Amino acid sequence: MQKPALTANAAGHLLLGGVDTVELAQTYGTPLVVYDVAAIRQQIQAFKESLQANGLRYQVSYASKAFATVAMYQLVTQTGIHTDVVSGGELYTALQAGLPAERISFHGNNKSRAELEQAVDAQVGVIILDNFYEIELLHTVLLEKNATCWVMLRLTPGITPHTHQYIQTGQVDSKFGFDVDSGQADQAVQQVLAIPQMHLIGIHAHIGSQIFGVQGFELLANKLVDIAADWRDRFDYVPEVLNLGGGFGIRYTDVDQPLSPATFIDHIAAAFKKRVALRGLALPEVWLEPGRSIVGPAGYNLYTVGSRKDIPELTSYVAVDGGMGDNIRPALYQADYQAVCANHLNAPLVAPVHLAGKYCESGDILIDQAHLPAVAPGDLVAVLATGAYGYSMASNYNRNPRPAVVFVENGQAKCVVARESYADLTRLDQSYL
Ligand SMILES: Cc1ncc(COP(=O)(O)O)c(C=O)c1O
Ligand SMILES: N[C@@H](CCCC[NH3+])C(=O)O
Repeated sequence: MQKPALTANAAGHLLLGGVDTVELAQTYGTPLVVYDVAAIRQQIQAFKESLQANGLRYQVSYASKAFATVAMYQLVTQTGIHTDVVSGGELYTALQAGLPAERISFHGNNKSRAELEQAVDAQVGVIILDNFYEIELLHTVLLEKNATCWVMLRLTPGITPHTHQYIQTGQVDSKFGFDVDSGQADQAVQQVLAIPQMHLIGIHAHIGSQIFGVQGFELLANKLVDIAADWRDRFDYVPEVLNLGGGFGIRYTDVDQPLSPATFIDHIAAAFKKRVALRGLALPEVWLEPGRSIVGPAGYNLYTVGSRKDIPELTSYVAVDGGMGDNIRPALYQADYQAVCANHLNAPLVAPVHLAGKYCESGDILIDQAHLPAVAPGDLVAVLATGAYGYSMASNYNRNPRPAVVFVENGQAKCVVARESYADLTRLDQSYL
């Protein structure tokens, strides 16, 4: 296992955004979620620049399910990109943060009537229609409100990327979107084109998450262009926007060799240009929806080491003060992570240990083989690349409060989500007596 390239100060403490992580732990407590804001800005910039360099008209829409808080939506607002939301709660948070509604796309395979009303009232940029029930429901809402809106159709393109089964979404057997091969997508486009209250801006597909190859995206680009050409010929309709979703893989451990946004985008752009020329179409506007690749690498979970259990000649468990409540991914997807000792960053590594959480589950193991120095109670461990689907999937299991979240940048730290208190845990409970 290689040591990741991280920076330490003279005391050997891990620095994030120029801030000493030991001081962060002292000030805000642990477990603590820390985001290096410059790293988020850099990734957003990399997506924008590569799309621009390829001469594409484009939109980058941050898939906010990866990490959705007021501060993150404010950062998105600053950078000028769009965002996706997948629930009334994410939409509410984005609007609270001041994100202009026209920069919001509303996704979801079972949006409720109330959520659709909320989206129409807020005048979100686009609602991505996922199924026939939703077409009907949105139509009813628009008629009642005497309103119109922009929509896209989410298609299931029949492309299966190499990733964990739970995070594949583009295969035919999926709960998301209108199936292309069986003709559902054709039926959907005809229905929507016949509804004057809906303006169909384009088509969308998302093949899955944590993808390392370009091939799935090239296939998808070809497929969407083919559908566009087919619909032009059969329905006299040409989508202005082709939205390829997100799914760009990141590095959790040495095993992962992610491609840069530039490499993904160069291949996607080349595929688009070749195919539109072949099918006699104008180059469409291209939208991408990266989530994990924007926030994942920028996030770090800090924990304090507590108990240790050594089983002679077998193995050792080192337990920290968080676990599956702040990072469910190892238990849910068998996801691997890498950790460092944040208060002795450069100390020599010893035999790997199981880095265990504090939750009442045998499966609450954050890292199966954690390569750390000899750690003792009170030491600080940083798990790397926790920024996507960590805090956003956090729970109060075992009635543990969710951690605080801190943004660090240019040597400054700012708490952007307060640590939950015990009082927060019982705030919604009602007495039965
Ligand atoms: C429609 C859609 N767009 C974008 C994303 C973001 O994916 P990722 O975080 O892998 O970039 C997802 C989640 O997989 C999704 O379902
Ligand atoms: N939650 C998943 C990704 C979900 C993608 C949602 N479409 C993960 O942690 O990898």
